[in-house]
Amino acid sequence: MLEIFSKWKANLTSADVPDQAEEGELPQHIAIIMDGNGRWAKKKGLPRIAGHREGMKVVTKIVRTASNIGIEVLTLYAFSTENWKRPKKEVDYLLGLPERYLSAELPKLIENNVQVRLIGTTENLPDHTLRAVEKAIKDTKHNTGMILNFALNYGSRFEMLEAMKSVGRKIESGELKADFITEEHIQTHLMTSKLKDPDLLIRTSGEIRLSNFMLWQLAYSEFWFTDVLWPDFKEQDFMEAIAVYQKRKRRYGGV
Ligand SMILES: CCc1cc(N2CCCCCC2)n2ncc(-c3ccc(F)cc3)c2n1
Repeated sequence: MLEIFSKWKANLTSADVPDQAEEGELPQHIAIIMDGNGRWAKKKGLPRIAGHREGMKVVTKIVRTASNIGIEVLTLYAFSTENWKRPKKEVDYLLGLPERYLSAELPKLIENNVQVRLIGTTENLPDHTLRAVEKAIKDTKHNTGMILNFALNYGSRFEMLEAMKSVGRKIESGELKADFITEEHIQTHLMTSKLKDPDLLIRTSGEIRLSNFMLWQLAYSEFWFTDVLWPDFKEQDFMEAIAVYQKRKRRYGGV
């Protein structure tokens, strides 16, 4: 896969990508907090939903790039449990985006052997959203390429609380003893139980916080923050984040 990355890099001028771009291992799992869509719209004097619409086009580009260079898992924070507090009109628009994205992209995802997955709670999600996502999960479940994991109606504290309740029930039933609980017991009860933890977290728009996203899973991840607003995020920005990750890994690899 690295040669794909090298070929991609070869097409750019040396000024485009730091020359350490092809050394060091690729991150296997990249998670992205796709922030700045409302601000992008406001800057252009457009309604917030115009930022979300533009942001979805960037999802298409970054998914394709990640799949092409061999990223194993790409997790995208699409809708948090906190997003329900937004105006109803905006929430309704947001919850229409999965079907809008999938109706355009699912055939290409299937063609590229991408497997669609979801983390989050299906509670309160409208049927039309659920139907679209469940179809994509079903239609791609046998694909063996990149895992495209959407965090939809997801909140990390809710996820961890549910995991702890499950472990607590096993203690109550006598299946588990509290003193023998390991990190693995918790991990296997999280929504991400079948995924490796993210190697790299990218957050756009200049915010430096996790916003209740994968708090357990990001314990040892590299973080890369950029002021670029998600709708302005380019393939180049994505590759720069990966190149910086590789440089960090190469340095730590030498320790
Ligand atoms: C449910 C809110 C939402 C918002 C959203 N935005 C708006 C906010 C962030 C920027 C990207 C565009 N996207 N983009 C793709 C999806 C999507 C989700 C699940 C799925 F299976 C397929 C696609 C999406 N979902």
